[in-house]
Amino acid sequence: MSVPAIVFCASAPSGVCSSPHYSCQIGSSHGLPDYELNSRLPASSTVAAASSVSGQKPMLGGLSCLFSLPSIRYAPSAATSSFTGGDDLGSLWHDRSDELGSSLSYSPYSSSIKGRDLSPVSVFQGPGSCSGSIGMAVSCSSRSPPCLRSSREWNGGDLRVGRERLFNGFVRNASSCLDYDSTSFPMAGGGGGIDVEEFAFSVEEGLGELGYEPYAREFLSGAQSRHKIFNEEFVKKAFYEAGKAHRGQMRLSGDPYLQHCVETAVLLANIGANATVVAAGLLHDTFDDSFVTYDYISRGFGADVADLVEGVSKLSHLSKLARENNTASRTIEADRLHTMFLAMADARAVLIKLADRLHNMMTLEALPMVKQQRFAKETLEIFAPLANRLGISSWKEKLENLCFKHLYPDQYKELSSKLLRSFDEAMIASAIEKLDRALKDGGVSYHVLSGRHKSLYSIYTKMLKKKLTMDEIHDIHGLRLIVKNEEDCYTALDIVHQLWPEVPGRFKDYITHPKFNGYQSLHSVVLNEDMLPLEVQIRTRDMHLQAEYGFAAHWRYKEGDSQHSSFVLQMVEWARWVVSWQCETMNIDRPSSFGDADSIRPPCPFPDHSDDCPCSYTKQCDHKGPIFVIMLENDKMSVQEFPANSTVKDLMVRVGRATERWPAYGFAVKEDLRPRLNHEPVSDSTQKLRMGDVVELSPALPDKSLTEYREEIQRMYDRDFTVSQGNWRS
Ligand SMILES: Nc1nc2c(ncn2[C@@H]2O[C@H](COP(=O)(O)OP(=O)(O)OP(=O)(O)O)[C@@H](O)[C@H]2O)c(=O)[nH]1
Ligand SMILES: Nc1ncnc2c1ncn2[C@@H]1O[C@H](COP(=O)(O)OP(=O)(O)OP(=O)(O)O)[C@@H](O)[C@H]1O
Repeated sequence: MSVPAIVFCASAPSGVCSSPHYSCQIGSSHGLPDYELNSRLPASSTVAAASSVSGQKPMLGGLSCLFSLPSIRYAPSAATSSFTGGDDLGSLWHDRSDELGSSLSYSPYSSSIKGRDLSPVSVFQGPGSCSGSIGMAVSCSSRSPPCLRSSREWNGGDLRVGRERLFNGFVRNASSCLDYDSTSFPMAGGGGGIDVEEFAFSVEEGLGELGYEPYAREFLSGAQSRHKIFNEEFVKKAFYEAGKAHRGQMRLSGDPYLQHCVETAVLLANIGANATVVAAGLLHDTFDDSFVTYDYISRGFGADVADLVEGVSKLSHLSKLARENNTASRTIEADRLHTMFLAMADARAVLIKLADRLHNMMTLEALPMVKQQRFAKETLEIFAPLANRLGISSWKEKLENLCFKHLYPDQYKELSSKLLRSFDEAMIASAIEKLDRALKDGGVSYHVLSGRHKSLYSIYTKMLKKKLTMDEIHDIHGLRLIVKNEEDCYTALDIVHQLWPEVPGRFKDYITHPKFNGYQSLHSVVLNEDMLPLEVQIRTRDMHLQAEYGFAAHWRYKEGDSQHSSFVLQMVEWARWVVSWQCETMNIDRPSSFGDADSIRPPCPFPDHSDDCPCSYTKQCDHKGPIFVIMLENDKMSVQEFPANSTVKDLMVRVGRATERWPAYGFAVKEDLRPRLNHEPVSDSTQKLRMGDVVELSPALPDKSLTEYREEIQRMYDRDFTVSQGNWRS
């Protein structure tokens, strides 16, 4: 059966999400979520160690069978039975992800999955040059982010061919009637655009194909009731494709896998992501968990969606590597990983990965305790900081609170029971209303008046850091007012102090005396009617932009002492800018806010950053480094930093492998003996390294063993020589 044609709404607005969405409700902000429990396990693939070691040139044949060096191999095929097990069963190379459930268990009707390509996916395919792939309108221009690349430039051809081959071998003729022949989608017209005329997709028909999956219709209508974007044809089509790709796959909890895809997409929709991102969210696991190919998605949904799905896949693989190696527990490497994740993928792919992780964290309970902890640790070290860097504070808080719950359950329980009594959402709402009225009466107009209560984890870390009790934290409830000019800041402050009494000693005038990083704002702590402290921050729009996107950006303030290179700053600011323009409601996910949130966005509308924009950090595409590279040596992973334009040889020199043996055999030796770059044996030592590359090294032999091996080989050689001489003589 071929895939039905699709109609894409010509007018389907990208990124439409009209109603402001206050998604950060009591449960999430409190850190007292009421989450459903489920989980999944990802596919497995195997890592086989192959071995050999180099010695003297003539001996290589003998050596390769004597010693063993790790070199990753892929199981040529994997039947359904190999999909069971924990995430650790997933191959080091393949477990895409979040993998909260590394076992995809298949229901009896999962006839569609007969086998599976266990090839490494895109993260191991070498990147190409910097060519922006953010959004449709952005290419490698002066406005492009420092290190974005089109995934089409990654030499991923082999993988795709491999997948297609496998697919052809198994699925096309399989009884499931699934057909992922890429020709069954009409080619997207005009260089990746979509030829609207050619597609005619009926969701009824699509659901008909999923008909025997009774939950599909329910999931779709559930998503539609939560966000209108799920009524768009493009998104419905993605839903249908995701359903088809994951047909029969279940999570550990027993829930259909499709549910995870839908929940991931709903999270994205709720922060105002557009149809492209939501569709990619629905499809985010299809490359890794089914026979769906890049080309297939590209033809059906455009290269933009396919690139995003591929980007998520890359991030998943790196995350898996980092998790297994506990890499991010080392501060420097964690910092490099944050930078690398943002630099190697479109910021929207990071967004999807974050949504994927957030839903997996919400459903962590189905995993064994030890895995819960491992995921929570990695999430706290990598993903929450990424959400922070991207400025998605509601996700950051949810992720942190969930990690807190799993990593420090006792402290979590204690603090959350105390906070249950003190969190007061209604108090914030009524304070906002009261101040709004008073400002109007006082003739002060403003851009935005918002409120938040501090998250559980943020309170916990502040107590630890500043050695305070909970009662000594004064900003558990806070208001922020953004006014038109500096004078209004002081007028508004007077109004605040007329409404509520000041807590002595808590007023700070960072306008007259800015912080060393340029941060400006007025801060005051007041006591409300119930004598609860309320922190009020008052600033102008420019001060706010500086505090969100500029040198004094909140993410930097939160990261504390980290010294960021200008490259990191540029990259993060670019990513935040992309996300803030792509996600319409992201900045409105406060329990309550008044005013016009659009007015406090970065001033230039995406993607046209003006050169003189004070928030523009990204001026050029071909940044001068640094580059972060994953190095795998003796099964250990590290994240190495190199200057721009470094080569494989530079890496070998750094790790002490560029001995005289190296130039001797160059790279003309057996493939198994060469270092591998993105899984391919390196044949040219001057090959440039790029952000996110993965370099595998065969282990160096300890000197002593090397001497022994050489002696052994020499003996073998002498013996052979004697025998052959003898034979010859005889
Ligand atoms: N974006 C940004 N926000 C800041 C910065 N410094 C302070 N803030 C905000 O201002 C709040 C209070 O900062 P301060 O008044 O300096 O307070 P403090 O001395 O750190 O101690 P507390 O009042 O106990 O929080 C913080 O919780 C932040 O929300 C900064 O450099 N950048
Ligand atoms: N008084 C406030 N009113 C509104 N939003 C605030 C207020 N204070 C902080 N925020 C925002 O709330 C979010 C969460 O901040 P969080 O409470 O974790 O840290 P913080 O209060 O800014 O810093 P710290 O914990 O060091 O005091 C951030 O986006 C921050 O900008």
